[in-house]
Amino acid sequence: SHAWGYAPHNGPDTWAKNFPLASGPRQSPIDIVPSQAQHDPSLKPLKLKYDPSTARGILNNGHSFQVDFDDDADRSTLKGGPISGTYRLRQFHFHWGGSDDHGSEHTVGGTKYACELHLVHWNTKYPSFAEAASQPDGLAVVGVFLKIGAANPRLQKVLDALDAIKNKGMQTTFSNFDPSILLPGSLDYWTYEGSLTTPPLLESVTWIVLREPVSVSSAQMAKFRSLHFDDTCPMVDNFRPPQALKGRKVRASFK
Ligand SMILES: CCN[C@H]1CN(CCOCC)S(=O)(=O)c2sc(S(N)(=O)=O)cc21
Ligand SMILES: [Zn+2]
Repeated sequence: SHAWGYAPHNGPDTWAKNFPLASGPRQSPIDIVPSQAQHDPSLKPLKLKYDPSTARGILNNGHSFQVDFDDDADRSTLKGGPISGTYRLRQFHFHWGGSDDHGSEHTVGGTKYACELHLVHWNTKYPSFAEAASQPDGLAVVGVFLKIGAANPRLQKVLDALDAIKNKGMQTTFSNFDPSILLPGSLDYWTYEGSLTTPPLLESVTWIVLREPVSVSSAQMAKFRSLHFDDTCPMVDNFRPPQALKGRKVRASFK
């Protein structure tokens, strides 16, 4: 079967054909409606502890680009928040639009951001990432919105690496990077039970979406759009639109 993508012939509206989970009960992303989110005082603060020396490489996977981390030990971890136990950082990646007025996967009261960062972690109660990815509490993804404004110097090292991974399958080394520098000042978050936002759309993700966006400039967004899905097609609009809530509750860590 032809590979999935984001074009009219293989994009989000066609995914259910090969990935029936697309119509499942806990799909992501969603539109987060702040007034509908209930403050849960039992939610703990997020504890993110990242060792910059675990950064390994940066890869154009034909859908986005990702920075991969060494997850053979508990050196870059996520704890606290809505999760119990220890989750290890596996990779981070982004989703973005063809213009500055859209591109994020989650939306907030219908508001779209230009870009969204996903930091992917897996539950160490399972023997491997692949095993965790198939479990309802296997993954925890921290989502950060990027809002058009001043240039964000903390993105620069990532953006400067993109020239070396223009096309699908290209990768290069990427070392000594602490992704917590990409986070906003506040770690206030919304959380809900969802899924991967790309095939295989596994319903194994505890989503932790930060309320405060970080900035990105139009010029920096143009850098993201300089990548290619394959040898010709510009990598833009690599986002899945919001999916039905189907009765799920979104909780807020803040009042
Ligand atoms: C392009 C493929 N994207 C996938 C790849 N992985 C899943 C691989 O599962 C097979 C065992 S992943 O766990 O790294 C992951 S996280 C997200 S998202 N956008 O929901 O944060 C998508 C994906
Ligand atoms: Zn993602």
